[in-house]
Amino acid sequence: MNEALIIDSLKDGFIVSCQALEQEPLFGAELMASMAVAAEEGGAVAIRANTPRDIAAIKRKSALPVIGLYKKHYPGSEVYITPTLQEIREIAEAGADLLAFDATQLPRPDGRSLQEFVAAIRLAYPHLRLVADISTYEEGVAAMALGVDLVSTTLSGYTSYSTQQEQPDIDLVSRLAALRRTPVLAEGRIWTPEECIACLRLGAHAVVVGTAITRPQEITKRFVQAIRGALNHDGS
Ligand SMILES: CC(=O)N[C@H](C=O)[C@@H](O)[C@H](O)[C@H](O)COP(=O)(O)O
Repeated sequence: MNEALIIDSLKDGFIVSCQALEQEPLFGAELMASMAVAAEEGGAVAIRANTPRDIAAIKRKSALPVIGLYKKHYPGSEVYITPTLQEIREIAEAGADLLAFDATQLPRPDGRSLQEFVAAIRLAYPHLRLVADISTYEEGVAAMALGVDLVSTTLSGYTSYSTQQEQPDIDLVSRLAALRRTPVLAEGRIWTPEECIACLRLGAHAVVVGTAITRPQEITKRFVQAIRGALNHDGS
């Protein structure tokens, strides 16, 4: 797809995050590629995927644009979503169409400021779109000022200083979208079509759902807990 049109193509769309970490039952690039094909058949407009292997496998099987990221933990740093230029390079070479990275205020493992990091990515990959994963309103505003292409609420609830709640942070989506500056992706703990609709009505450009679709162990747990709770068989 023409790179300039990618952002437009996501408008009001449903994006499926197909991720399984090493310790999860569905870990494996081919499984994630099958997930992506299933999402495509269901009408998703894009896939969000972790690791160069998964991204490359998905690109082989699906025509959808891929928001790539690479989770990696460096000693002494809390930043783990595509933390350095090394991971950026690997996901770009794997075929990611959009590059997602931690855009929080947390110190980066390579000591770069967010501004320096974004500038270095732009220089190296001017044709790729940038997705800033943020955890607060202030971080969203700061990322917009740096000229990223999309801001995603991915990390709300996952930094110590952001809003902690079980529900998706729809308020954050709403406040950032109201700025009408940079398109906003609603992401994180979205489980229902109603939540998606609420986010889109509040101005989100698109919504991203992962666990509720691609982590069957978590989906099963929800059913089991709901049933046990209702029948009062939860051991309490
Ligand atoms: C916080 C973090 O590391 N989020 C990750 C970002 O890529 C993924 O583990 C999430 O599955 C993704 O954001 C979609 O969210 P949810 O699975 O809640 O629908």
